Amino acid sequence: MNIISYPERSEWPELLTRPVQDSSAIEAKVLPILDLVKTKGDEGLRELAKKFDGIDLNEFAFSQEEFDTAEDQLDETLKAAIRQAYQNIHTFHKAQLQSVEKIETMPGVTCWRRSVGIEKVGIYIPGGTAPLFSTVLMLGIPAQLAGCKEVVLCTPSNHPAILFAAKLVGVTSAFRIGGAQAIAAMAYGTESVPKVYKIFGPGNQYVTTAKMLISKEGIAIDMPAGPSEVAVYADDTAVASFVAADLLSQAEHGADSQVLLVSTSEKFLAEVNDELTLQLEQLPRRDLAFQSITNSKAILVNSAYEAIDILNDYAAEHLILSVEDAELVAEKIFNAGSIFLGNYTPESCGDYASGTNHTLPTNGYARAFSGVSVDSFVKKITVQHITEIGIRNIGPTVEAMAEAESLDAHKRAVSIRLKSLL
Ligand SMILES: NC(=O)c1ccc[n+]([C@@H]2O[C@H](COP(=O)([O-])OP(=O)(O)OC[C@H]3O[C@@H](n4cnc5c(N)ncnc54)[C@H](O)[C@@H]3O)[C@@H](O)[C@H]2O)c1
Ligand SMILES: N[C@H](CO)Cc1c[nH]c[nH+]1
Ligand SMILES: [Zn+2]
Repeated sequence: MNIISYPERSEWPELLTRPVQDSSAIEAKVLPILDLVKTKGDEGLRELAKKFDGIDLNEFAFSQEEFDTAEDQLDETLKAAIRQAYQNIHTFHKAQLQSVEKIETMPGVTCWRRSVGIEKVGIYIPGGTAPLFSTVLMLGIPAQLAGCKEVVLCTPSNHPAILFAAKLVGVTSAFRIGGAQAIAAMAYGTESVPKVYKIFGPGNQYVTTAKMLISKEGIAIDMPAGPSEVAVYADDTAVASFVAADLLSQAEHGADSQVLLVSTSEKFLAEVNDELTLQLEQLPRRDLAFQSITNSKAILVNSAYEAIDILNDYAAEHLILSVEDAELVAEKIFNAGSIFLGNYTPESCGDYASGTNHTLPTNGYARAFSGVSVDSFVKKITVQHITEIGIRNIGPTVEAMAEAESLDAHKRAVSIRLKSLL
């Protein structure tokens, strides 16, 4: 990693940018894909599966037989691990369900809010470079808890663990479709794939761009979740080999992933660099991880204040605080997708099984977006009931405001009722 010593504040913006992607070039590739699926439906999907995934498909839906055999194809240890992860993620997300409370804002005027699961949702499960079956749990469990009636899954991978997890979370249909074409299929609907109202899930640049484009056509999306990233803030209490392992855990997602290390200790940064070289050698995905580590930076800072400032500026998807009093430091962080405290909280645990969601805002979007939660799968519908006493109480307020806005019909809707009560 390139170690940068005590950068001036004016240098931060350039230092903290993610690898820049030419978004117009990617859009130019994605737009024809969206168009092909929109105009040719399943036939378009077949062409694209051949072109980008090298497969000839007649049917896109995974069959009942594929679901049934998936369970037999997995070993017991992995099935037990997936079930354990399911339990933890379910427990954490269940606590997010909100109870309905009626609020009387003034006598006779009662307002409340109902949470209603979005009827039809689509979940994209990445599978180009790795079959991310953990993402099935991360999206399927909150959808299940929210009470979504139709959960459509698309993935380019036919890994049995994806189907096993899909069955656990109760998806209603699952298709072997990847990339931008999967997003288009769920957005527009095809002969095989149902159209949904909101699309969730991370993916590569084509998937993310497709989500951004279809969101302009009235289909909701969770957030732009692009290449995974992690920032680590470490002091002398951190363990260099642990920190190197954490950095590599996100670097191995893809060459476009970026990791960031911030420390007040020059010695520690050098130790991590040595560890990175050692550990990289042992990774099967060392080429991807190497490229992403080469794009990444280690920043030597003067103080904890400077470190916290930099981290808030960067707004990492994942932030590991391997420092003394990590919980206190965490309170000073206001831009991050998910925070991991201390030496024994590797980010991998959040990726798979501790309970929190791993679908998180990347590329600085953590400044304004949250990660996926049960809330992402529900709409909040407000309800109100005003009694005769209530309309007497609130009526004059509304009449005065409507008159001042010159909206006479609004005023009359109240006045007509008040008169009826005279
Ligand atoms: N932010 C998060 O929460 C989060 C979580 C998990 C994974 N991720 C990220 O998801 C990404 C997964 O990417 P992936 O590539 O492994 O899988 P993917 O499933 O996102 O994409 C694979 C698909 O891309 C399409 N494709 C490939 N080359 C193409 C081309 N030249 N033109 C058009 N389409 C093409 C193919 O149809 C293929 O099926 C990684 O970048 C990873 O970091 C992010
Ligand atoms: N780190 C990814 C989210 O940014 C999620 C993931 C899935 N599997 C492993 N990791
Ligand atoms: Zn990961």
